[in-house]
Amino acid sequence: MRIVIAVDKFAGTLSAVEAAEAVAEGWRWADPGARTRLLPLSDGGPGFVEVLHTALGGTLHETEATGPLGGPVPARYLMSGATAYIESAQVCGLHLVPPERRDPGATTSRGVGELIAHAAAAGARSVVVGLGGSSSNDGGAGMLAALGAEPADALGSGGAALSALPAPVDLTAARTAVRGVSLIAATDVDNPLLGLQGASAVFGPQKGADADQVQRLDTALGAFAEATDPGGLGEEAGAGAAGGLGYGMLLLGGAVESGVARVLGAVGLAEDVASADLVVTGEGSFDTQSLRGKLPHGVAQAAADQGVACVVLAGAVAVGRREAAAAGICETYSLVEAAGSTEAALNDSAAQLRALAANVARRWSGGRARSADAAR
Ligand SMILES: Nc1ncnc2c1ncn2[C@@H]1O[C@H](COP(=O)(O)OP(=O)(O)OP(=O)(O)O)[C@@H](O)[C@H]1O
Ligand SMILES: O=C(O)[C@H](O)CO
Repeated sequence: MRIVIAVDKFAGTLSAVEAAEAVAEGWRWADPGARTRLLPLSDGGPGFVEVLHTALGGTLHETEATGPLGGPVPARYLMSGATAYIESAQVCGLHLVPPERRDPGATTSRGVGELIAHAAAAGARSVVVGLGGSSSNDGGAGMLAALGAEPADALGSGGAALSALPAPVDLTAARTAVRGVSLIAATDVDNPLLGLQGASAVFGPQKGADADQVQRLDTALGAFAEATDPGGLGEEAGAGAAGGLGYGMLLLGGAVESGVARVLGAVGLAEDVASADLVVTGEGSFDTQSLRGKLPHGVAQAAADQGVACVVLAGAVAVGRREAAAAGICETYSLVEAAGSTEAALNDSAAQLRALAANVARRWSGGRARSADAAR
């Protein structure tokens, strides 16, 4: 049996590489004859640069940029020919902010603008920015400030300040800074900037916002949108990715595309799927957000396109059978359910995932399989 294992990270517990290895080890334990192809992937969020570097080669540029809380953080972007690949989560990612300091009103996307400027100075003619896994909710204002937008201090100090900017927004210098560079936002979700499906309402809570702050942040982004664009760019799919960084890039004349499509194209997933009997995908939390363009959704679509069965192995599953089936997914398997509790699933995740994969292998590969318990 040929299995393609195309997984994202399990945020907080396993990198995509660790998750893919755990699934492969468990699978091969139960079905030693299985041929496994490991594809650790990313949807534009954390891991974007590493995955593309593995797939495309090119040169990694090491640098430093402003992090979400204002201090410096290390960052590396990829140059492949004249195209630079930047991972916004490296400089404004949620993983960079300790839980007790999470405040999406204060975190900034400034570092993303610094990396874009760095890549442009290094000769990039095209800059692809992976969007997802962010701690910020500033509509990309920090990124714009770093590229020269005014009033820089107010734009660069987080989403809350956007409700009362001290001066009109002037984007002239920021647009000049990227003139001649084609900008692409590779987004992990297709949400708009504002409203019920917008950045603040859907992703604010995971960044630390309560219901009141979600309202205030949405109002602040609304004010920012009014001050910057009368044309409705905020309604475009993906404008709400990474706390509205998608919107900021649209303001600079950038285009939005699916981060998953970009990554799957670069690794050539379709070719691997064509010769597979089964595709296994997964991530930490398989939920309704996952169906808005995240990695398992894209992988399942690629499998469905070629009539190959696809299953999801996730830390937690909050998608019903019918929704999963509509997305091309035959079965979903939850680590929490298999382990008996969230705590058990979070502790020693690799061993739990190996055991779950072994169990799934037994179901899918019939009599050739060995006992799953021994895979732990
Ligand atoms: N081993 C695990 N067992 C159970 N749940 C897990 C495990 N690892 C991660 N999770 C859950 O998954 C959540 C993270 O979800 P996921 O990995 O899908 O990333 P995400 O938060 O959606 O980020 P992104 O926007 O970058 O995709 C964690 O907060 C946790 O609740
Ligand atoms: O960063 C975020 O806000 C989410 O991953 C959606 O893009």
